[in-house]
Amino acid sequence: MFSTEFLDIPPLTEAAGTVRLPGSKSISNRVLLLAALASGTTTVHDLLDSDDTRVMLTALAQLGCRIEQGDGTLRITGLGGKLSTPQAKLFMGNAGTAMRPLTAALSLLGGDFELSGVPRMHERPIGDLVDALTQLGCHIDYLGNPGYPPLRIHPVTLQSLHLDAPIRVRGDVSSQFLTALLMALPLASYRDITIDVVGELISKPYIEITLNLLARFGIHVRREGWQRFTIPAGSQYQSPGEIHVEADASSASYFIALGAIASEGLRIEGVGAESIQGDIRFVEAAAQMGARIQSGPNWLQVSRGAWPLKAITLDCNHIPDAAMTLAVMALYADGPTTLTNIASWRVKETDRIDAMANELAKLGAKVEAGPDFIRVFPLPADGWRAASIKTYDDHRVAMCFSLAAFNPASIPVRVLDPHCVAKTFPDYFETLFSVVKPLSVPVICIDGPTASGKGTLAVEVAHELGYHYLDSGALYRVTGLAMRRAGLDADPAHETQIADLARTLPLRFDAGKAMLAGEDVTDAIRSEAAGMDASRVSALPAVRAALTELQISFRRLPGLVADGRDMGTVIFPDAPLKVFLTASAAQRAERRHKQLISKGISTTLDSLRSDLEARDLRDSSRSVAPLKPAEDARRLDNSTLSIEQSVDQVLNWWQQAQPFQAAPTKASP
Ligand SMILES: Nc1ncnc2c1ncn2[C@@H]1O[C@H](COP(=O)(O)OP(=O)(O)O)[C@@H](O)[C@H]1O
Ligand SMILES: Nc1ccn([C@H]2C[C@H](O)[C@@H](COP(=O)(O)OP(=O)(O)O)O2)c(=O)n1
Repeated sequence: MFSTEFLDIPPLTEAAGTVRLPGSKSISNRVLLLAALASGTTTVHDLLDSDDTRVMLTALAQLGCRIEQGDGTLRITGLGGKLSTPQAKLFMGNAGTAMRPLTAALSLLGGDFELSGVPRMHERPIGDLVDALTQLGCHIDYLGNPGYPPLRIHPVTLQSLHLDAPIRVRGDVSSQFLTALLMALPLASYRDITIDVVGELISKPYIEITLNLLARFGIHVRREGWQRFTIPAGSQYQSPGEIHVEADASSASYFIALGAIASEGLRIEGVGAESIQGDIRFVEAAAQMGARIQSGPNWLQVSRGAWPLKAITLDCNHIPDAAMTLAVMALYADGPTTLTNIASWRVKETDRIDAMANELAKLGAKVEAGPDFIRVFPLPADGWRAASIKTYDDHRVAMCFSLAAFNPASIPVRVLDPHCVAKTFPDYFETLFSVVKPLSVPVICIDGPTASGKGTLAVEVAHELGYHYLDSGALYRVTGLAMRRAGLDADPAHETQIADLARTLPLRFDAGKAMLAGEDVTDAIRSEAAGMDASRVSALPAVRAALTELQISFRRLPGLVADGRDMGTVIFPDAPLKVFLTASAAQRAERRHKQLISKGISTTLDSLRSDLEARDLRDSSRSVAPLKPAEDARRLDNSTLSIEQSVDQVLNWWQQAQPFQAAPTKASP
């Protein structure tokens, strides 16, 4: 997951391959609650691991459910309708799929609870659900604004509930209110319980998911149209033992769109034609826009059909979440696309109509929006603008705007706060990057003499940008170590043998550690002797050639920061930013001295200084790829700069090279 302040997505051109999607959020959280209410133990397969499911799991554990993590499974032992902890303060984050059903279930379970969330959750209405529950005889107080969380739930007895008359609930604000009642009321079904929906029920497919899952847990609700639902007397939750969570059909929408925009064939696994999720009908909308889609029981295969995409006008009531993806696809269409009946967007993680309209406009698009619709006009190639997309703590805004990176103007897209995807799809960007082809992957090269601070700077810059990191010196150091262990010397006579060793190094970098054939050699390669050996092997042309491909393979989306001697001159000559980092020899010797002493390696300042001068001389005077600044390198002498100042300077240079207007996240020195 990217925890950076922003993520720059380079211009993308094509998509191909296979993606496996994480479990559905809606199914995951329903299954968790149903398993918690049931008696018996439920083993859940393919559960989504995300912010919203974690919120639910934490709450259920607080209520006394036993939860055990298995290998790719989770086992929950339910409460069987009885609370073991009758009092708790539960934090719901921004998870509507936890807040609403838990409010209903806890109101009937007979305990004393406080339910709160993040500030946005306290702006998301819950009054209609609370009204329905109050009508029933439940006792709930608002702790903040009436109609909104946080809430206080007081205990009531099931016998005191008024179950004789139908319970009326509004269906036109959020279908989650009805879902919440449907999942809670079986707890009180000592007689038939009828729920009447007031107003037109929105998001009906989500109710179908609820009914489908209730049936899996032994509750067979009778339905009269979409207006009346009856829970039969004597209904009792029973664990199905095992249950599999389908992949998220809403998450599939980004990849279906990706296939429609840029693929000759993209395979999506985990969800398909037999899905119980309403958002699977996004495939029909995408097909209407021109996508070619084939499907099987749990897979989809999508490729580009019509191009440009075909503009559509669509009532999106049946696919409220996935429909956001259509709004970005509309940028690539042949006319204005109008999405109607989407008033529910206004009460989601953010006001999604406003959010989409604002951010699409930043890209240059003409957008019209009203209380319950949005109309998006396509963008001509010369109309695209570089934009920093605000994501409003809304995972779907972040995910759907990644599709703007296919713009014909080849402009990168900056997504602010990309970690908001953690709500439903923590590895969304990694998954996207695994199947797309960029026009080019940005590289920042940091070259310079030993102990100038290249590694420290490069790691930090990579961290700030969410980029990969290549410590090219480590490759030479490991080669030097392998040479020693093979009893070879760094001379031309052994050049071919050492080059063979380098080409086949069983080397892996794992969480900052260098692992050679499974052995942690991180410390072994950091001694000055190892540095000297590295310098010697690196002067052998065949060794350098043997390591070239490996170094280039580090250039992966979303970008790379590479440190060494010849990153800017030889390995990545097209890098958009090259930094040649220096510091006085005295400073460098002192820094290295401190560094080695702190690692418990004893050494003297004098020997270090003479070693580093000898190494600099060898590195800069060798015939192949000598240490020298690339012609287009920016020089940075950090003798008098702190690490933070050096990092800020490089980030500042990087920002200057970007088309985005947003200021860099850190102030320049
Ligand atoms: N700008 C700086 N100011 C002070 N110390 C620094 C600076 N940059 C790096 N250092 C310190 O110098 C030491 C050597 O840095 P390192 O990144 O290992 O250098 P290199 O990769 O160039 O050999 C480290 O202990 C690091 O913390
Ligand atoms: N791109 C590179 C990186 C390192 N080398 C060689 C030359 C260096 O003296 C050794 C060790 O490099 P490393 O970057 O680990 O050394 P320092 O941390 O700067 O002391 O490897 C190289 O020739 N080309």
